[in-house]
Amino acid sequence: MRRITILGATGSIGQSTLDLIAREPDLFEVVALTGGRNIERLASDARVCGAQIAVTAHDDLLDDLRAALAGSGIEAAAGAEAISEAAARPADWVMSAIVGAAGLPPGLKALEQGATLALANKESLVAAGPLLMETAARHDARILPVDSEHSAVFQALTGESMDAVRRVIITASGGAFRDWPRERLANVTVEQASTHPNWAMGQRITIDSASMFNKALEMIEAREFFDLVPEQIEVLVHPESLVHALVGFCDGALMAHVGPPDMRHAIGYALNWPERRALPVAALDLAAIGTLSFSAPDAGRYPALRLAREVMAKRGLAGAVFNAAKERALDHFIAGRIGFLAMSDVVEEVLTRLCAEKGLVDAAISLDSVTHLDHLSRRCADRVVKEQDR
Ligand SMILES: NC(=O)C1=CN([C@@H]2O[C@H](COP(=O)(O)OP(=O)(O)OC[C@H]3O[C@@H](n4cnc5c(N)ncnc54)[C@H](OP(=O)(O)O)[C@@H]3O)[C@@H](O)[C@H]2O)C=CC1
Ligand SMILES: CC(=O)[C@@H](O)[C@H](O)COP(=O)(O)O
Ligand SMILES: [Mn+2]
Repeated sequence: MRRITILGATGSIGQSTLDLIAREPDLFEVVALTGGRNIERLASDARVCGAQIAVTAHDDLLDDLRAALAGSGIEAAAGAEAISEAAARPADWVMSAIVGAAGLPPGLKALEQGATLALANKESLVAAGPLLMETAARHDARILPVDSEHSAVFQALTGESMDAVRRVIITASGGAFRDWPRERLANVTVEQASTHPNWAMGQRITIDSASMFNKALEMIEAREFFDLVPEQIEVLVHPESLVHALVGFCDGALMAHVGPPDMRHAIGYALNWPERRALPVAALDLAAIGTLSFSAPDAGRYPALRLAREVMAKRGLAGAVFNAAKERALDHFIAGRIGFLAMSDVVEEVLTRLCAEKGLVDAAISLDSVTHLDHLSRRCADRVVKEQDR
């Protein structure tokens, strides 16, 4: 039996992971499930899969969680510390599917106890890639990509030497507004931005997809996962979301990964790795699909991609600033305080201000320095939004 923990079990990735585990209950033993506000789902899933412990991120919901688990014998706990403690419990495979930088501390704990970390939480890699990689190496642990594009690259690289890799191309659907003229984007609503043309995902990544911040994060994620130089990383707009990524080799070959837009493929690949096993994912009928389309991203339309390149050039803690500023700008957009296009303005301004402060983003990467920069960046983003209001 493999011992499994799912961080962010109540979300889109967490639920798909539970779906796969439920299909082969004899193979897996669930150690811990963590969630946020959705106590009903957390408790009911913990009961169904027989978890040892269920943890909510919110202290004020502990009594509700205890009540929902009454009589089950499943432990209940609450708070960020408790999530990290759950991640530190011995497990063979830990799904990192919390949304946002809150996924970093428990991800590190999972690696420190030697677990394989299946990483959907791209924000932690953007904010602290070298720290995660170095922690994995120190504890002889492994990080497997779950983000669809990075799983695709990982699969295309199987058996290949990195010396032969010339380019990595990640595809972008173009998001909710890909067919809208830019003039209309200033006034889009949160509801409009929260619908993805191809993928069913949590609200935050769906909006990031519409603004291309998701792809910007993924460029940095690719650099960290595969140790690439920024010039090797390309973005290609592909509205069908069927080709997830391509790897270009020195002999001119391009190896593409093609599959339906169903995250159970990438999750299942990480769950079964290094084997391939059957998954409940539809087979593609390419003859019926007929045509696949590709185009270059419009640089003027998507400032997020330019900002990602600037962040990669700066290195150090610039990724932590970028991610935190983006998270806070997104909070402000969702709360109706700024418009859709203002998100990239806020992120750019925060980057400009904090990167200008001598030594700030050049400090050594540790959990403390990343957490410090994360807080500074969020406060700076709040100030920038306030100034724009005046
Ligand atoms: N969805 C997808 O297809 C893909 C997602 N990803 C990445 O995977 C991660 C999860 O995405 P997704 O599943 O869509 O997101 P969801 O919003 O659907 O789920 C997020 C999960 O995190 C929990 N959570 C929210 N805030 C906190 C917090 N502060 N501390 C601890 N837990 C918290 C939520 O709890 P609750 O809901 O109970 O409040 C929920 O369990 C993200 O990093 C995303 O970028 C990557 C590729 C594809
Ligand atoms: C499923 C997945 O990996 C998402 O990150 C997806 O890539 C989002 O689609 P976009 O290409 O629109 O950002
Ligand atoms: Mn992706």
